[in-house]
Amino acid sequence: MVAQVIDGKAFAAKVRAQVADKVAKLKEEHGITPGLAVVLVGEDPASQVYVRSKGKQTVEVGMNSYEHKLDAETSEQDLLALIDKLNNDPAVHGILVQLPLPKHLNEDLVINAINPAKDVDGFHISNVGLLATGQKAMVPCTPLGCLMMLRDQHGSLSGMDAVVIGRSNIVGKPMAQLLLGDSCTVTIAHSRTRNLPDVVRRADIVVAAVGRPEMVPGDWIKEGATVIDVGINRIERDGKTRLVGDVDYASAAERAGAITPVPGGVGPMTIACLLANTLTACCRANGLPEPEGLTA
Ligand SMILES: Nc1nc2c(c(=O)[nH]1)N[C@@H](CN(C=O)c1ccc(C(=O)N[C@@H](CCC(=O)O)C(=O)O)cc1)CN2
Repeated sequence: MVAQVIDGKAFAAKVRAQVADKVAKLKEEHGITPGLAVVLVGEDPASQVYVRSKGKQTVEVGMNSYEHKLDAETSEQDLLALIDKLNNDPAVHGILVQLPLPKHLNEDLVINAINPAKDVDGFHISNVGLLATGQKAMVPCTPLGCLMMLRDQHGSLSGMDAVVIGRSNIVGKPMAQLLLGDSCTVTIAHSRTRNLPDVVRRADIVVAAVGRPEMVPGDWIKEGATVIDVGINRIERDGKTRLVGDVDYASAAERAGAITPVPGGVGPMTIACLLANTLTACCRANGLPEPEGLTA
């Protein structure tokens, strides 16, 4: 079997077009423009690129973008003061603090200072709890993007066997909650999982989110399974820097029914879902119906 390639770039463009359409209606019918504030602390080169893309795409869908770039030495107190200001700014519907933060800042403390209703990353402990208990939450962008692609591929996911490899708070755990919410039978696998190849071979859906280049070989993949590769790993090969996922794409594509590439798979969906979450937060803040098809 040769796998269908799930084009995340094209999918993300469709999501952004849907968001732009709904933002235009919000402005026209209610005079409201959603606003997203992104906070970057320090000069991490990858983070700078992601924050720039977020600002550009926010403006492209018709939303207001507020960028706050702070020194690497910014104190926790100053960062918390900025978050407090954004929490109380009615023009700001979504707040995102780009991760990772410099080592001297306590990530949990900072994230939990964001008003949960504006926490468009879905990382605040209240949103984590709401998602885990099946209540209306802000849902982390990368897992939301994966869920959208899986629903598009299969329609209903009910009863499917899903394995999530990786147990991070940002991807693995929320991904498992979302799949459970769609009535999958879910296994969370990790570095201590026994017989990992056999666990993965049982799965109709494999989500790989471990951050280890090409760790999942094709012979772990059940014939016809859908493979979602969340990994973005920079490696040196043949004297060149290349981006690879957590799945060995070439061998997995020979067995999978469908697979996301790296780059151009899950990655672009992360920012598209951030825009979708900002729109959702804005609708909720104004007591308006949530945008259909853009939430979990
Ligand atoms: N506060 C947050 N911080 C971070 C998040 C997040 O969701 N919230 N996720 C990542 C970084 N990230 C967005 O912030 C992100 C990562 C990757 C991509 C993407 O489109 N990747 C491309 C490849 C890009 C490249 O060449 O490097 C792809 O996969 O095709 C978008 C956003 C950590 N921090």
